[in-house]
Amino acid sequence: MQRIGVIGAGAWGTALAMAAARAGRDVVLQARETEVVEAVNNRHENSLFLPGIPLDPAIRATGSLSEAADADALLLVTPAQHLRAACRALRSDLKPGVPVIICAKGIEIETGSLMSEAAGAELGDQPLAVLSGPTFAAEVARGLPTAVTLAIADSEQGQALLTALGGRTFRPYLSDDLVGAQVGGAVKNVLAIACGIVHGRNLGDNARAALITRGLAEIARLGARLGARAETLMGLSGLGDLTLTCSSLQSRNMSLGAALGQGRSLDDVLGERRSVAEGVFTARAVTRLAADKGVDMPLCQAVDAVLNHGADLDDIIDALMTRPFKAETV
Ligand SMILES: NC(=O)c1ccc[n+]([C@@H]2O[C@H](COP(=O)([O-])OP(=O)(O)OC[C@H]3O[C@@H](n4cnc5c(N)ncnc54)[C@H](O)[C@@H]3O)[C@@H](O)[C@H]2O)c1
Ligand SMILES: O=P(O)(O)OC[C@H](O)CO
Repeated sequence: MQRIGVIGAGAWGTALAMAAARAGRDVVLQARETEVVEAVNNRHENSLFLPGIPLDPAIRATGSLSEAADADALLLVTPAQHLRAACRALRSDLKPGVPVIICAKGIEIETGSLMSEAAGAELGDQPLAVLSGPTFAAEVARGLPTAVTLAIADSEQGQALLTALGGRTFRPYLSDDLVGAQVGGAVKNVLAIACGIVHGRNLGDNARAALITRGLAEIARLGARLGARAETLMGLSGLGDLTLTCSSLQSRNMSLGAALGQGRSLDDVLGERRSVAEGVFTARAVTRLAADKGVDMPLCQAVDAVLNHGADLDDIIDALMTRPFKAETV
């Protein structure tokens, strides 16, 4: 696996291109924005999505999907709600047997599908993998130590991917639980918005710890219903990512929540950002999915009510805290 294609040159696609380049691979990075193609190729910087971080000059950017798809492995790094369309656009360019690694975190609003379900529906027999974990893009791009889960059914292909992408500062752990590797990464973005609200409203560290813990119970309930293994949810892609994203204002989701907690409106906050805050979409998607599957997820539901249904923040917090007392079970 010498040639790696990366679809999507936001912060995360660019950081993963750096990880692959550090591992000695030839990397082609596909960007939608011509200014990103120009900046990566000529100035070795993604000035739009990852400004101020020098990129390996060997990374080649292109606007062409088929050029990037001409690879031994393909990383799919679009925002979650655009992943299906990217798969559709790529379908005719993919060589049979080339693994497609899903790096987006989210649940599709239209269908309630996990990313692997959306990609599988569009790509048929193409082997799919999931890469997820506690990973701020800027830290990976800078070469700070990071560990992730890489889930794939075929262990031989998995081993090849570990070698192709892993290195001294980027350590992938192999799993065969694709569902488990996606549930934590999707739901933690919703919970990070809740933790941001707690931060912005000065509700204290106790409340944040309670949110993380009871949020993990929601992840565990949904994961069990979708067929995830409990140990995956306790790993890097579950507890690991939940802890990271709920503890740092580096997180776009947590910082968005903090702004809401301070009284700003969602439209206002989104209006001044170019980057994606997946939790805004996943809140809606996961609330519907949980209702469909009969899974109790009051924290995610509360975030959805605030973001997407105009609920009053203080009323929602009060409603959560005054629910009937219960046993501490998952
Ligand atoms: N940034 C991180 O630290 C990080 C880490 C791990 C996972 N992720 C996940 O990676 C995915 C991509 O996030 P990011 O941080 O690279 O994005 P970003 O916020 O840095 O950039 C936005 C991306 O969305 C793309 N985009 C905008 N409109 C689009 C459209 N209509 N169709 C297709 N693409 C469109 C842009 O081209 C750009 O690549 C998300 O699911 C995110 O949760 C991000
Ligand atoms: O900045 P966020 O909130 O999108 O989080 C980025 C990564 O998913 C953290 O693992």
